[in-house]
Amino acid sequence: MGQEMPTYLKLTHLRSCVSLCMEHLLKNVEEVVTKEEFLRLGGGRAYLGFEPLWPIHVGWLVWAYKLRELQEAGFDVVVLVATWHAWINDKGSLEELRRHGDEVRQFLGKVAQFKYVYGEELAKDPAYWELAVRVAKGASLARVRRATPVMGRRAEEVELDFAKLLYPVLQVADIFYLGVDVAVGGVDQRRAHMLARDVAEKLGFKKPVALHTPIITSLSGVGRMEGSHREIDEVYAMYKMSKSKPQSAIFVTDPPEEVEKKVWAAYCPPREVRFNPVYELAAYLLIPYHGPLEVGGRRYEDPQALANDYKNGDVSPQALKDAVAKALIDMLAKLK
Ligand SMILES: N[C@@H](Cc1ccc(O)cc1)C(=O)O
Repeated sequence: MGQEMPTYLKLTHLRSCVSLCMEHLLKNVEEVVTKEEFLRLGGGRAYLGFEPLWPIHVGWLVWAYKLRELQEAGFDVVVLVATWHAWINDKGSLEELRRHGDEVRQFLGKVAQFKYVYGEELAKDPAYWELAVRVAKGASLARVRRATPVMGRRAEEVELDFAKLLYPVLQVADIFYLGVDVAVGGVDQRRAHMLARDVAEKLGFKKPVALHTPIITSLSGVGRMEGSHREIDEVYAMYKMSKSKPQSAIFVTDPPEEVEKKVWAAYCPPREVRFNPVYELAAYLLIPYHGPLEVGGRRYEDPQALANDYKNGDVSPQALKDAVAKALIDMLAKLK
């Protein structure tokens, strides 16, 4: 017979290239449910939704770059500008929120060209509401309650209008409506995504893989950790950088002096990397998406090496803050 096929064309070889690439996409990911399902996918539609509020803080860049990687790997990335969800969460009028969405979208255009869909487009399609009712029928009230975030508090703990309970139902309907294969979000989206997976199974819809990016802790830290009895995703939700707590966040619009001031004032306990926002900026954002970080004369290409040196005291909080402030200012300047 003819010549042996070159190795790089062999199907098995191609398969292992694809799975290598898929493995790479799991770097800087807090969790994936499930890894096997994700590796089996090899492509498809990935989506993320956000409540539009401009300006955004740098924590959003962590998922924006992950979406860019997914897109580069061949995924069809759709970003939902969740105007209705934000409205339900009392973030402003629909018109205001749409304008915020346009601003965010314009900014994200500097990271990558994603496809966008606005909440209104979904809401005007009767098929969307049909899906929403099916989802509501497929989920127990207790489960929906548990998946309802209200400013980081449990739905059981606060007075709320009924639309707030629709929020997770609509988020799940978004996933089915958009035909999502991979639902991307911070770890704080875990409950909505797990609900989507369970409802998908029950109703026979496509079951999305959940891909969760790490969350950057508030610059003011976690205080007395009043939520230590809570589940970890709730703790993340309570102590994340957030627009509603301006002192907790560095905004992409902050001028260099402001970034510097905020980093220097930030909570950064020595030898502790857990819930340390300065370390997290280095580990989840700067090293993965800006490049190696120079700290006190050493170059870190791997967040784990930095974590080790920080934990044993070889890297001081001052050295870390200095390096993070410089790199972050540089990263933001490139996104101007
Ligand atoms: N729940 C997300 C926003 C969101 C809304 C709708 C979705 O389909 C997805 C995500 C947040 O807290 O920011």
